Amino acid sequence: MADSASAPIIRATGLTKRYGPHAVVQDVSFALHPGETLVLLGPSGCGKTTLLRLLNRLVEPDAGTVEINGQDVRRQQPEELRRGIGYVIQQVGLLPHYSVADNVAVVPRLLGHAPAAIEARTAALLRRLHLPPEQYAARFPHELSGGQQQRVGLARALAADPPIILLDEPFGALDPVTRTQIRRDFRELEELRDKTIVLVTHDVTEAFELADRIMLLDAGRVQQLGTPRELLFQSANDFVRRFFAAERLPLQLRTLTLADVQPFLPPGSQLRELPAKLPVHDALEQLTSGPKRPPSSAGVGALMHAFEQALQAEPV
Ligand SMILES: Nc1ncnc2c1ncn2[C@@H]1O[C@H](COP(=O)(O)OP(=O)(O)OP(=O)(O)O)[C@@H](O)[C@H]1O
Repeated sequence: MADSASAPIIRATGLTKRYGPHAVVQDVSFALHPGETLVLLGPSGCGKTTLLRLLNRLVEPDAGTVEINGQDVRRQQPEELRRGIGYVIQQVGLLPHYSVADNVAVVPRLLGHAPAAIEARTAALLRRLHLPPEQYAARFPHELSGGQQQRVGLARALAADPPIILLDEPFGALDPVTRTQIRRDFRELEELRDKTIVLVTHDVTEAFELADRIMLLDAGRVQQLGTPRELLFQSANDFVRRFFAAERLPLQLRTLTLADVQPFLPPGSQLRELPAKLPVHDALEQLTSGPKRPPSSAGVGALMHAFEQALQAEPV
């Protein structure tokens, strides 16, 4: 979670990038506080990847600045800068002739960490990512599934414990079931808890599940920057409204929580016993299939009724 009282860890000001006559990123500014997760969302070609790569100098801007911890990134050597910023891409980019353990250890070795510490950290990370090191550490990337390779990519980005992680469609190549699972693991990963994360996706559900704030882009311009709730219920313009129109109901179910619907629940409802910050979507899942399933299914009707009323109370 973000600590908004602290100084921004990343500040972008007036970032612009042109390729030929086209400005693919246009005058983008934002500030991220330590621990915040920003999701860059938008249609294909809107400039998400370019914006992400401007942050670690894989792309240089035509105008504007990026500051990390108050320091202009142009004052740092790109290689040095990148060692302090984890980077995960959809194509994973594992080194094919390195074992899983050696892939994970690349940056800590460059940084001169002690071999025993590297070994312990690698094993711990693989274990956390459901890749028991006894079984996977010595394998080569081609001996892994796509989802396993993406987990190794994530372990590699976390290995040197950088405070900032940039992720470009990290779950892009996966089937929907694996994608949902890996996303759940990702949310629960302790190693990511204090990180400042910028994640690119074109998947609206993914954005709503993972973001503290979402930046919705179109043709290189910021259409809206805000919390998932603000984008959904206080859309800045028609583009934003249209972008979420097709998935409005599932997004509302993910955005409103039991705390929002509580005033509209019947007195004594068992739903009051569930955590108040649980999204309505997750509460419904628990009512219909979860391990903590209450004895009565009448809860579904009461929950949907309360959800409907809570929606009407939201500003649109
Ligand atoms: N090196 C480059 N040279 C010329 N044009 C480029 C270059 N890199 C990106 N572009 C163009 O810039 C625009 C934005 O590309 P970018 O990859 O940032 O978009 P994106 O939102 O990440 O797209 P996607 O979701 O399809 O990956 C596109 O029109 C792309 O063709």
